[in-house]
Amino acid sequence: MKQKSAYNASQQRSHLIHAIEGLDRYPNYLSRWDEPDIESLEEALEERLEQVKQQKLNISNQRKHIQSVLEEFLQEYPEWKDFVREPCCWDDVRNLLDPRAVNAIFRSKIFRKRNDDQNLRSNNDISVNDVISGRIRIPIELDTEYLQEWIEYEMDDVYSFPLLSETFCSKLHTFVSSIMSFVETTPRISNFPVRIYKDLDYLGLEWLNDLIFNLILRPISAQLYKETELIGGDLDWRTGYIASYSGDPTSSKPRQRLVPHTDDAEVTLNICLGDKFVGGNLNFWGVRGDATAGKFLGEYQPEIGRAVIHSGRHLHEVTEITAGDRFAYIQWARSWGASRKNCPCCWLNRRQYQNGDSCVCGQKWN
Ligand SMILES: O=C(O)CCC(=O)C(=O)O
Ligand SMILES: [Fe+2]
Repeated sequence: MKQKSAYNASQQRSHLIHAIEGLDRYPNYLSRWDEPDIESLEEALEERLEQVKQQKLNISNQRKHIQSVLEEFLQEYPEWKDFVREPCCWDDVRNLLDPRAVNAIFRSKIFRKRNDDQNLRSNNDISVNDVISGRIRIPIELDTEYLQEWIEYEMDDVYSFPLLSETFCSKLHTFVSSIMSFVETTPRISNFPVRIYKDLDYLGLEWLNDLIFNLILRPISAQLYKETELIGGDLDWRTGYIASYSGDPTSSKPRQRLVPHTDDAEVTLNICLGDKFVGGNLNFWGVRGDATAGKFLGEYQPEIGRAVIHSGRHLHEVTEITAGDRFAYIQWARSWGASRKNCPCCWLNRRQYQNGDSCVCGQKWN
């Protein structure tokens, strides 16, 4: 009798990925499989599907809840209504930026026509909403010479630049903290943990995520990370949230430090929003898959309003906050269009350049 194989798609992730790749490569792939192995695959896929459905449902409930809390919050504190309103003109955008950012962005060719002739709107003019909505399909291009004046090299693939005004930073973290306090002091609505109130898309600030993504992160990444992270492509997905820490952690500021990790992103933007804190520096430990991996490269001390940008593969940590509260605006961005030719593991670890044969999708397996 044929010996039973050790195939176990539920327990071994590599077995599951192996089969998914096989189904894509061969017609009638399962024709040579034994029935128990097919069943193991079927079960593992069903488990995964159940996981997706559960998370989809939970997330949708959470998002609806946050939306209704936000509405209540704005009713109770109408003074925040203006803050969450999408800016309708470039002057509103200038007001939330650091003047050095204004200088680099609005002197760039793409905006110059309007700057030169403030009173004349031509078809070439780009509105704030064009940028926020991503209607301008071609990415905004910022002139290299101005970016060079604006952006400072920190280490390896890490750069920093002044981006948001101090006033705006302070308003942003106060806004998010106020919603969290509102939830904490209103037992009727506090049926989800307060830490879920951090994704700006659901706190009325989707426009801010989009503005920063389309106006800042995409154009800058196109220059800094085109070959290394984007493989010649463009960023096409982002998430933006507030990370909050405290020397004296609470449920709304639960962390005192953040252990070394890489991000689920090709490129990460991190803007320090304050408040006053001691410690909380960013340490960088090299880029996974590159020669620098695991090496301590340096420490970066956050400054209010200043953005730091790095590849998601760059191992980083937030050192212990010993006093005060620390808030950061984080945006993770991906380039699904460009990076997905290889399996995620090869892509992340660059194995295709060194040892392509060892991959389940590689030549040896074929
Ligand atoms: O708070 C920070 O400065 C970094 C946060 C971070 O690395 C993350 O959320 O992935
Ligand atoms: Fe991170």
